[in-house]
Amino acid sequence: MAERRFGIGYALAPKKQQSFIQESLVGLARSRGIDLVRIDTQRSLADQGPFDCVMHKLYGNDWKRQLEEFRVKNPNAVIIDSPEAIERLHNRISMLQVVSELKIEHESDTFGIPKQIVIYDKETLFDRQAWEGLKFPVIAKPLVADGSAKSHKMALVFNHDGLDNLKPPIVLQEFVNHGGVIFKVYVVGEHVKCVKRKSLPDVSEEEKLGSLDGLLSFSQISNLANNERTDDKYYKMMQLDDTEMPPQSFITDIARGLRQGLRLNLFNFDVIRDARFGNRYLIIDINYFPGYAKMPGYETLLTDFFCDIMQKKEKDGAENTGLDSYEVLSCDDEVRKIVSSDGDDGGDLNVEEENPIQV
Ligand SMILES: Nc1ncnc2c1ncn2[C@@H]1O[C@H](COP(=O)(O)OP(=O)(O)OP(=O)(O)O)[C@@H](O)[C@H]1O
Ligand SMILES: O=P(O)(O)O[C@H]1[C@H](OP(=O)(O)O)[C@@H](OP(=O)(O)O)[C@@H](O)[C@@H](O)[C@@H]1OP(=O)(O)O
Ligand SMILES: [Mg+2]
Ligand SMILES: [Mg+2]
Repeated sequence: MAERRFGIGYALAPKKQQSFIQESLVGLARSRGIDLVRIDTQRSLADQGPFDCVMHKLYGNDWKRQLEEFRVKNPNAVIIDSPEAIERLHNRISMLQVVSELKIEHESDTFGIPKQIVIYDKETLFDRQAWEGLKFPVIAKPLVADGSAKSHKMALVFNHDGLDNLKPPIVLQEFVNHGGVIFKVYVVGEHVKCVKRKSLPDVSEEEKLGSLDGLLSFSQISNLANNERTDDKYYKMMQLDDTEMPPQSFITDIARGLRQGLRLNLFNFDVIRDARFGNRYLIIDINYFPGYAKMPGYETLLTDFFCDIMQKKEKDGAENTGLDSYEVLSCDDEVRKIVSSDGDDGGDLNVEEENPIQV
């Protein structure tokens, strides 16, 4: 009997496709029975396939309609992930609400989000009352996080003078000193991997008192490549550090809680460790379908995940239960304990260090 193969269609923006769809990933997936097939975004999705699964990162109502049409026509296909669930990450307030709803107990460590307020107009920006409980310095972030270059434009604001340049709607988030290192936790279904990246350096008490300009603008600080370090200000902002990783089981528990709460399979979240406490972690950002190719061994992790979907679909099909079209694979399902090709148990947290910016 011919081997049962599994077709996954992917719909990605050109830049994303270029970084994510590497031959190393396509080849490994193929060797394990999975064919990755590009979806032509110029044609109707419902006319393409057949696909056992559709994986996507595209925006807009037209794309949502296409997915819905496809879902109706292919009720047994799995869509990774639901557009409504993804949209929750497009607003920096709703994005972090799920963190506050998580209930995770850990012996020595705690987690949360930084103090923040949302500002919709200039009037409120200069209204001291709105600011109650929030102290400078703050990071001003666009409220919308829709993947546009604009949505990544941030400013570190040291004092009231810095507020003049801000354009609401924005979120003002307390800047928390964290030793200049950020932890990026990549989630791929039930697989979790944490890496270290350079972040903004701590702000000293002297700087807090206003010796700097009122405001410092930056964008995608943890994403800069060496050849992008052209601005002197960025050099000053960076510092090297041998930071200890957060406890693996703690991070895995948060990742799994977020995955269930968000009903998403493909995302990463940024975590900083509050320098004032040492055992307090703050989640500051969650991104849908992040740059997985930057993660060492991404091919294995992603292929393991594809196999998880395939096995789940086969198993549920055999039991005649069907699959939800928008599937979040259950965390405790034994089927997913696949041992990856390098001998690692794909279900465990892998911790690796990574410093794309060397100063
Ligand atoms: N509350 C905070 N305290 C200290 N540093 C912060 C805080 N919020 C953000 N940062 C720093 O600013 C950077 C950018 O913030 P954030 O991750 O929210 O932006 P983003 O544009 O959504 O990033 P990404 O490229 O990960 O999507 C973080 O990686 C971190 O270095
Ligand atoms: O998906 P895009 O290509 O646009 O970019 C995403 C980028 O991945 P890339 O490495 O592929 O650029 C991610 O980087 P890491 O967190 O993994 O470092 C992160 O910056 C996301 O916020 C971006 O998504 P957006 O917020 O812009 O939708
Ligand atoms: Mg971020
Ligand atoms: Mg982000």
